Amino acid sequence: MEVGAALSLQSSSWIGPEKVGRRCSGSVRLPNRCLEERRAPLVRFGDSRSAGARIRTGHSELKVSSCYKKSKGSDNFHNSFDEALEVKRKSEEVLPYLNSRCIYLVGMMGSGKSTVGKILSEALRYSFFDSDKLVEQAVGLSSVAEIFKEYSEAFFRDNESEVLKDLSSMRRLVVATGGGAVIRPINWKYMKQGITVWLDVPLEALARRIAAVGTASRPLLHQEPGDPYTKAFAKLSALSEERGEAYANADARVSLEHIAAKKGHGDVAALTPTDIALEALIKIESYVTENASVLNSRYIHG
Ligand SMILES: Nc1ncnc2c1ncn2[C@@H]1O[C@H](COP(=O)(O)OP(=O)(O)OP(=O)(O)O)[C@@H](O)[C@H]1O
Ligand SMILES: O=C(O)C1=C[C@@H](O)[C@@H](O)[C@H](O)C1
Repeated sequence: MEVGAALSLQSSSWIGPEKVGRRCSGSVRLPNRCLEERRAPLVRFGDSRSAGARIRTGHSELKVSSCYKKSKGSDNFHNSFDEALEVKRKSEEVLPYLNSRCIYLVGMMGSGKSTVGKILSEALRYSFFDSDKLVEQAVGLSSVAEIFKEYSEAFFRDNESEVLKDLSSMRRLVVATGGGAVIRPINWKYMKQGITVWLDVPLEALARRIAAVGTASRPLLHQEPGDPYTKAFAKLSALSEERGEAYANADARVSLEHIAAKKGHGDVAALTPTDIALEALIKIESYVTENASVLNSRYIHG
């Protein structure tokens, strides 16, 4: 059975916090445990009807947990039953055009890739993956911050590319990518196997969100002294300057400023994750309906 087929048997699901395999990429010095894992067999599947099916690829074993756990949190994302229904309706319209292709969400740290991604995965009955979590699980450390500290940013980036490579052969996934995944051209080759969507959030809103939860889990924002908002804003501005063009490679752009203007809000803070998920579906629909031939020629996995 193909990976995509195994995943398609499952209802919308997410990756649990358990460690589900270890990975190290080829171009870095590997601890012994990682070398052993790289000899793992190509594909092995668990019983996808069970709540904890395991999907084994050449590089990592991905554990997919039951969707029922997830809905506990994501219920809070919807402001109203009507909003949730609208997202569901739009998903049903978009699904036939997607042809089981994956959705890759790109955007700066804190742009809502995980939050919006979970809503999309539930509505589309896709599985949800967070690529940062997969790298943590593959390396065997509990946070990206630890990976940066124990190894290096380059080591993290190599493993991130390997994770994206593995995911690129799968179907029916929503993937929240790491904020810096866009900087390596090879990652675009993998992500372009699916539909890439840029969550474009103003820097002030990003810095506000990140300051609210602290910068400890985000190593690139944690280096400078200062209050969390100011240091997050300063570093995000620099990163955004470097990466602006890279995010714009995405097939679809979801601008929170545009959604807020459309809905008559003065501030993007008034938008709910459901508003953003709905706009993402609208943008995905436009993209897939207008670019059917491009998509067909791009998809190499058949
Ligand atoms: N629309 C929103 N309005 C307000 N807060 C939000 C919104 N979407 C997400 N958040 C909050 O912003 C923070 C970052 O969200 P999330 O983890 O989804 O972003 P991310 O893009 O996956 O981040 P990272 O790439 O750093 O992992 C979380 O605390 C989340 O609750
Ligand atoms: O923007 C970035 O470069 C990063 C974003 C996070 O998601 C992590 O992938 C890591 O902290 C690097």
